[in-house]
Amino acid sequence: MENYSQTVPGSAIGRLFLRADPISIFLAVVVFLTIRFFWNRYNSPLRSVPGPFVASGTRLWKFWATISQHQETEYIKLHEKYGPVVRTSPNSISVASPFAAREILSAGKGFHKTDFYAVFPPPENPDIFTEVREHEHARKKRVAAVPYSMATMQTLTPCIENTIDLLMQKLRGFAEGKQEVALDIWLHYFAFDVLGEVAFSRRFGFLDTGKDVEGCISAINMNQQYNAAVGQIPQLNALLRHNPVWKLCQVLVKSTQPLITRLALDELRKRKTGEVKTERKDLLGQLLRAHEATPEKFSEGDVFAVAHGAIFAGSDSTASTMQSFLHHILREPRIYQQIMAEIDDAVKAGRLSEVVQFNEAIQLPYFQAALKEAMRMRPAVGVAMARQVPPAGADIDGKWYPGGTAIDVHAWVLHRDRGVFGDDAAVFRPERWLEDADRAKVMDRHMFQFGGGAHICIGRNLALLEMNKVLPMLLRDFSLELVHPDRELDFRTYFFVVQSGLDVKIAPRTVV
Ligand code: HEM
Repeated sequence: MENYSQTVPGSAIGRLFLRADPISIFLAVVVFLTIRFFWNRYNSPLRSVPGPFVASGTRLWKFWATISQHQETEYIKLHEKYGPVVRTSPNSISVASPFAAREILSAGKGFHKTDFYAVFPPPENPDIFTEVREHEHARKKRVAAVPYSMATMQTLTPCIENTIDLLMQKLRGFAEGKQEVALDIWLHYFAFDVLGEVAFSRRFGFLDTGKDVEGCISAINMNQQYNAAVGQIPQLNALLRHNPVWKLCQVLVKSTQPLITRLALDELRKRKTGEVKTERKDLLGQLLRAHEATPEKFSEGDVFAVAHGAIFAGSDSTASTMQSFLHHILREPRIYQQIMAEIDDAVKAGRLSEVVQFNEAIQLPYFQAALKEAMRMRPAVGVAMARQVPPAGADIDGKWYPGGTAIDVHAWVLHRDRGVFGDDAAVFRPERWLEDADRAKVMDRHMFQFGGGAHICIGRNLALLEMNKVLPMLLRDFSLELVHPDRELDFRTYFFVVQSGLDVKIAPRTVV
């Protein structure tokens, strides 16, 4: 945790305050902040670590990089300019080495989450992602691991398939009318509705209405941006979200709870009152059963927090990954044609069912390579994962750092490491995964799109299941062409990388 308690001797400043006129107060503040800045910069074991000047004395550089909505690009530029280890704030460094990152994220090494995560709501009832007390996190994750396992997720395929069916119907409508489609938006709606089905057996209605119902997705994005930016200076949260005036405004302005929370509470109530049977095999049902089996280990509050938190952690992330994949393959005809040839061959050989199964999709090596490459180039989490050095200190990338030093590991930086991914690491090239099996294993071990160690993404099975069903079906059943092949996707990092501009011409397609 960063140490903000360092103060400077202030008798001179005190005397200025005693004069109490506005100019003296202003001067006193300037003097205080300047001394504090240089104190932070030099009175630190990190003083010899290179980095932006502003970052050495305040957390403002990190805050600015995050509110710029392009923290990922700022971190990449930072490492290009200053090298593999960079000071990003008075008490934090960013490391570019995937080997070091693997060590830092590994379970049992004692690098715990920083107070960055404590800003993410709800503070009174943290879910698996927002829980910063490691023992509490481990308790919750142990129980939730079964409902989130691949075996359980496989039993939820009907929920995913219902939603795929609806997406396909909508797209068929556009394809028959030969319309252009903002595919980024439909994938976003799809990812949210899948989570509604998987978590609560209820769709939120994004696909049905073709709308961001109640502005729910936009509100989540704004919230995520707040969390990611204020998380860089968590003390600000007390002045902002936890400020009583802010809270009062929230109560006065918003008469209703957000759609997702409302729906989650409603489902929980129905299951408790017996209006809906808890035997339902959705995530909420599984978590409720876990609670009933061991209420002392997993409270009802945990059930709600974990099921509700899944929507926030799992929707934008999966949508972003699917958008990146499609954009990358559609803008390179060579890659698109190769994927299509692989899918068509599989269809002709009877290796792809009408509703594509996970086990079938993972037998498409080029498709798999392209999906992995999309997650390498554009990991869906666009901000650094933040951990702190254990109290005894640790050696990182050949240098010793004292306990409490905060470490940023940024997947966008790590995935561009040339030593691991090759000299063309900055290029989207699926072939890199197919050229040399040993090399591919090393690359795989150093991918961080799902984080790592004790905090590895618990929803990755669901995300992979969902993507491996819907993407091959989309490609098989529709011919897709970018409306603006030369345009980059417009992307912004709130916490997840939120993308727009995946406009496609869509037409029906049959494999003969
Ligand atoms: C392609 C889709 C996804 C990506 C790229 C992704 C990425 C990540 C990453 C990078 C982390 C670690 C964050 C950190 O340590 O700061 C994480 C954690 C987490 N993810 Fe995902 N995620 C995805 C889908 C999902 C889904 C579908 C769910 C739930 C249904 C989910 C739930 C979670 C939870 C609860 C955590 C916290 C885990 C912990 O701290 O133990 N994610 N995810």
